[in-house]
Amino acid sequence: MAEAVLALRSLRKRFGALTVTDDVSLDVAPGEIHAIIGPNGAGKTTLINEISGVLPIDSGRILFAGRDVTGLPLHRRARLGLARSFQITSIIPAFSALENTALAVQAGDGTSFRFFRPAATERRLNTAAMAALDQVGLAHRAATPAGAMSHGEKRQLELAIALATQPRLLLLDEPLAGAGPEETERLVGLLRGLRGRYTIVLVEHDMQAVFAMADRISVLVYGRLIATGTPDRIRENPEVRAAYLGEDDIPLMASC
Ligand SMILES: Nc1ncnc2c1ncn2[C@@H]1O[C@H](COP(=O)(O)OP(=O)(O)OP(=O)(O)O)[C@@H](O)[C@H]1O
Repeated sequence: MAEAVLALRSLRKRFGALTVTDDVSLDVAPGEIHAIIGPNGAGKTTLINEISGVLPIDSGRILFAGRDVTGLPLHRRARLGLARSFQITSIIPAFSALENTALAVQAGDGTSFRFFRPAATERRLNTAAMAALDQVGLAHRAATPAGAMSHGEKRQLELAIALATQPRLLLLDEPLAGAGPEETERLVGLLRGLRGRYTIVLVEHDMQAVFAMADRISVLVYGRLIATGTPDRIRENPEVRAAYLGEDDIPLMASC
């Protein structure tokens, strides 16, 4: 495997008596879509929070783009290219899709927010924002106020906002949550299209979608990583199947 973009080494975290991250080690390769799955309460969101820097770990190391970022706060990790897609709440409804995305480009630049920008800056920001919108299939909606968009389009816009910062790694927590079947299909197609160009780590409950789009899947159970591998390998792993026993997900996994 090429040098990992993200390497987790023996991460541990407890909430009181509860071990939520139990000796988790994982390498994420450049350009892969890496899904983290696991039953409810397995510690998936906690792990994403640890990677992005929202939550401190008790012990272990987090290496990102060859640097030890374990002790770095969220904004420092973000500056190194670790982007987390924020929920729709971070979208400004009165701003157009283009304006929302241009703001993210500007934030990624490290330049401070200004209402009035020089024309050349404006052009540069808008060009980069249009490119990000185009990547998520929203170029034709650039002038539409975000508040007037459908739920699925807002999800696409969120993704454009995250991509606008040119991240080295994109963390997505349940990118398909709340999306209907058609929107899900569109978003899965979109994420698949980003494969190879972006490195993505995502947590998602929709097993069918995960098995359709992930290059590799890691399975977390009670904070412990029980398996990492290609969708085919994960599907046939007895320990994984046992962990999902009694849940609706198992027939889905078998039929994928
Ligand atoms: N701040 C906290 N303090 C105490 N316990 C917490 C805290 N955050 C999460 N937990 C507990 O840690 C465990 C893991 O939670 P987490 O949300 O990471 O799981 P998850 O796999 O993302 O779950 P789900 O699939 O239901 O979203 C759960 O038992 C949860 O109740």
